Amino acid sequence: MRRIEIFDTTLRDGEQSPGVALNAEEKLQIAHQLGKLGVNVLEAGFPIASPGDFAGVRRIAQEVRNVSVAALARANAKDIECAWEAISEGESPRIHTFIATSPIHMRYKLQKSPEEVLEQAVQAVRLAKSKVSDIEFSAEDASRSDVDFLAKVFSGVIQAGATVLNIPDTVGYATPEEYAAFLRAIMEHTKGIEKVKVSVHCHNDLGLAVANSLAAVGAGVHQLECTVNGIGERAGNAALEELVMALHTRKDQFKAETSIVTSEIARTSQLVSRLTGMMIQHNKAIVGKNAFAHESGIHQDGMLKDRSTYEIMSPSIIGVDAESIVLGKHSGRHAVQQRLTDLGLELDESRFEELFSRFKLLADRKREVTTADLFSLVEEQKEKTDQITLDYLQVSSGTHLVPTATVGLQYEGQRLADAACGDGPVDAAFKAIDKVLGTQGILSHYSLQALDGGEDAQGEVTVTVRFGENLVAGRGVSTDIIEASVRGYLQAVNRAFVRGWVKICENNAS
Ligand SMILES: CC(=O)SCCNC(=O)CCNC(=O)[C@H](O)C(C)(C)COP(=O)(O)OP(=O)(O)OC[C@H]1O[C@@H](n2cnc3c(N)ncnc32)[C@H](O)[C@@H]1OP(=O)(O)O
Ligand SMILES: CC(C)C(=O)C(=O)O
Repeated sequence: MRRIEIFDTTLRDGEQSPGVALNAEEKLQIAHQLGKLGVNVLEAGFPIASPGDFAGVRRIAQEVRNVSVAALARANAKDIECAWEAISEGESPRIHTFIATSPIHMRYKLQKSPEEVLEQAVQAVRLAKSKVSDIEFSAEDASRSDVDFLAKVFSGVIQAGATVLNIPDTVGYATPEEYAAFLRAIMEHTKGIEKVKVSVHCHNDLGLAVANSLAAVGAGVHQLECTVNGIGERAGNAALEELVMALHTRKDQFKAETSIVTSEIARTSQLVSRLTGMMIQHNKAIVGKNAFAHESGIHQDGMLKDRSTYEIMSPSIIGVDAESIVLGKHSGRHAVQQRLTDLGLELDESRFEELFSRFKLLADRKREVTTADLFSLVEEQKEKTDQITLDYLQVSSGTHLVPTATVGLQYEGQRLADAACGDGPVDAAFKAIDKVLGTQGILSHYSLQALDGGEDAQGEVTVTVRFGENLVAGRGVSTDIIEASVRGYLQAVNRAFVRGWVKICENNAS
């Protein structure tokens, strides 16, 4: 069996998903979970992009051990110095520098000749090598590049000290056989290729990211770049869970394995979905809600006779187990504590007591408190640092009423309130919040889903709100969907406030 390394870029390319902006704390939380998942390399961010990203990458490098932490840098001195400053305290740091090599990108975007690009790539790797030994070089838009030119660039950067060569399908244009043949040609023509690891990074514009990455395994690459839930720029990246489970389930075909702890997959997927606000489609392979659900009679009959009839992998392998203890209003501390421990959610005594009292309040409102509800209770606790909180909410709406909402908020010990009308009760409530705070949010995305099945399920609302030039996401959960919407909107306002994207005018203090 060959060992394939998993390079996770959820915190860099994944964060490039429109509407996603993780703060340093959230990045760190995901990074710790990626460590538990067993990824080999964790690309923590693009430090030059913003002070927040720099801070997030730095904290990850300082705190997350047993995994190589990479930072992205364009092929210039400023980016490379900045990336190095962010990761220098890491246990096993990697500078990842890149430049585009396709005729389209060189001509229109970089406005440089191939010779200039070659020179810039070599200089960048040389500078990075003067800082640290592990250097990854990526040829952006490699799959639309000329083979001979690309091999020349790769030969040059190997000589300059690159240890990993990445051959991305940046725009998701390749098809599996064509990509495998392209990779073989590059490997054949690159001098010194035997000294380095070869990597691929596939985008999903044609829905082929995973197929192309697996074709690359067949062509002999050593590293796969991917993101949890396949999030990322445009249609996203190759999904980590799909790659890992394809290699695992079809060892007979690929003759390759990874170091991923598969039982951490479901938990990681849930965490990334929650913190990014990017929901997982129900029929998503491996981690979708329906991935192990059997609906039709003939399938159920087959499953009852022998699970192998319709199940190619057991849900337990990705960490999804049937719950034998149902948590509800009659549950005590032991049962709740045990479930939290099973879920890897360790809380100290005071945080547990606070969570337990909110658990009881929720259990009064719904029959069963599910795993998703527990994750949500823990998340709410983290958001307790919010500076603007909901005090109360009143809405009136109906077939012959103008929807009206009154919202009371707390900010710096003051109680603020105002009322507004809107197209519907949610719109009215958002307008009331803006009126109270003097903000002007424009809702660019709103989605509502039940946290779990059942008529008493909590509603989970995810919003993306534009404040001026900036997009920010928020998420709220409640048994009342208007309250969930308001909590989601307020989370977005709080995040925008912390980043200095909105200012609060306290006109309505009481
Ligand atoms: C395929 C990928 O996913 S690559 C990663 C993409 N991710 C991101 O872009 C997210 C973070 N990006 C950012 O925050 C900003 O774009 C920054 C901070 C990196 C740069 O911001 P700005 O300096 O304002 O430049 P802007 O983004 O407008 O333009 C990019 C510039 O970088 C140049 N550039 C692009 N790629 C590279 C590269 N690999 N190496 C060197 N220069 C590059 C472009 O030619 C352009 O240069 P120009 O200003 O001389 O025309
Ligand atoms: C920076 C590189 C690896 C990239 O993200 C891409 O080519 O898609």
